[in-house]
Amino acid sequence: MEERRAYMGKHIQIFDTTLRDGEQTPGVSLNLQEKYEIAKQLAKLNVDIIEAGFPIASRGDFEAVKNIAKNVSGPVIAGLARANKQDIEIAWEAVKYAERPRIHTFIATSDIHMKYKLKMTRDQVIEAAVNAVKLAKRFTPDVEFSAEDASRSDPEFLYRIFEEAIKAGATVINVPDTVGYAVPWEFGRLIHKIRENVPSIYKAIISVHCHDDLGLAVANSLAAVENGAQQIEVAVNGLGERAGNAALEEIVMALNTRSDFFMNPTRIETTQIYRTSRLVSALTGIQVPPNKAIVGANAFAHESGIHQHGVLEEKSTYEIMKPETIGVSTNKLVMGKHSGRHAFKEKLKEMGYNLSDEEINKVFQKFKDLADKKKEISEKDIEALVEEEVIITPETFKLEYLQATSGSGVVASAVVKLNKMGVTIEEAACGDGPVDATYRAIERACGGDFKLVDYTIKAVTGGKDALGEVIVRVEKNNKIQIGRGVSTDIIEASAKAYLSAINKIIYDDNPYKERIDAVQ
Ligand SMILES: CC(=O)SCCNC(=O)CCNC(=O)[C@H](O)C(C)(C)COP(=O)(O)OP(=O)(O)OC[C@H]1O[C@@H](n2cnc3c(N)ncnc32)[C@H](O)[C@@H]1OP(=O)(O)O
Ligand SMILES: CC(C)C(=O)C(=O)O
Repeated sequence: MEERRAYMGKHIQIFDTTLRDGEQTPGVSLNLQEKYEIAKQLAKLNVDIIEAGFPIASRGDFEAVKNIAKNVSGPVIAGLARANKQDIEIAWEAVKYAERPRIHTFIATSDIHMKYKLKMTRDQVIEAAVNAVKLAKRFTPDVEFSAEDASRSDPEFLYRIFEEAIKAGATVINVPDTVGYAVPWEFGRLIHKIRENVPSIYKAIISVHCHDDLGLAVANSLAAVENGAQQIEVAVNGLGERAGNAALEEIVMALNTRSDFFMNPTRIETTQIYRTSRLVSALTGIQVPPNKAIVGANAFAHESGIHQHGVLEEKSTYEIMKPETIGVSTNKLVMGKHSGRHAFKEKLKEMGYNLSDEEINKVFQKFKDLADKKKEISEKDIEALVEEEVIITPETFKLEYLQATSGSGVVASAVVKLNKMGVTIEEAACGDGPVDATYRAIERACGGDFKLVDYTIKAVTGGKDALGEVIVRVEKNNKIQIGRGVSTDIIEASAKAYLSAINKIIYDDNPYKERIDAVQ
């Protein structure tokens, strides 16, 4: 209790690493535009820090971080760098455009990592850390130092390196549980001991970065908060290397819901949580499991009679959070074929979307098309339409026409017409089912060597007339892109998803893409 009182009133900083560690999720690769869309949404969510990427990793990552630093205001924009000159200089070149740039430099401190990976002695690691922090400090006052694999490091060595890093100018000291090995009591104690044994710790903020290998990332982060950590590194939907990072939504809602226990609030605009989760899922292609805490489809669903009875009498019997708090609206304003532009605009506003008139018009048109096919349009349908319209991928090929036929004892066939910058290309193919036939016809029309590596389909809502959402992964020359398509017709949704991935591949291969991005 004494511990907690000491930190009362200070807000917990949310450091979002969806665009860096989150992108390390196997199978995830985001392009410049997608990273920008996510960063803008993270700014609406009001995270304190966006770790926008690892600029040395690739030209694409460098450009994406630079673009976010230039165009996203509000949060601190951080770039990751190993403890060496080139990484730090390049990270600075990318983040320097931000209102408040941060360089985040790291080096491993566990004996295992130092001996086998870095092949450096303890003294050499301290020297590299100090030099890195000093160099970063020449560029920006905001420097974070991470001791990779801290939870498996010798604590005495950890105290020493943290003290040296703070003396060199680090303003944030990050304690990663890199391999998700710690358990909450142990991790909380480690944070407590760091506060006790690092004499200059009062000059820096203690941060934690927990991985979920044992399913303890959130519990460990909260144990750290209990012991004085003031910054938590998280990723939306718990994305990240291997089993992922502490999930932003779980950390924020644990601190928010149990504010009687955790006295430090966050500055997160919780009503943007659900939308952020949807956007990240749509762009990364990583679906949120239905039973996922906070943002899963079942998170606020009550299936059994006793629970339903309780909730009908008094919601708090079985609900510890209100769905509206995370931006899931329970408003029953029915939208359908006869709804007009005003009501639609109002609905979008009520759902928390802040779209331009041009975007509203585009989504309204799609809404009307859908209303012709579907009696009642739910908020989930509207979400799917907004995501499709607002997430822009430069389109080389547009679907103009599709006809697919199939049946038992019949060879499936498909005819597609694609529009390539004003020119119509028509192709037909047979296949093993209508989706396969459609994909073969599309491949012929696009003329590329594309390989479908993954295909998933789900219904956005229930019912026969539900929108189907298809997510595909398509590979060309060892590069994978994710495509997404929605339609009441699942063959059309499949075609749209395939084409969106192909368009991204073509865009990614385009030597002039930086100019295209600059114009957009
Ligand atoms: C715990 C984390 O999540 S850390 C972030 C991990 N993320 C990534 O690795 C994604 C991006 N990575 C990449 O694109 C590449 O690994 C790069 C560009 C960073 C480096 O690529 P390469 O130069 O080909 O090196 P490679 O990845 O094979 O090996 C890493 C090198 O960095 C060194 N290294 C690793 N961490 C650090 C560090 N924190 N500080 C200094 N050097 C380091 C390794 O010892 C190794 O050095 P060596 O080449 O002299 O043997
Ligand atoms: C770079 C550091 C913070 C990291 O990602 C880890 O240790 O997991």
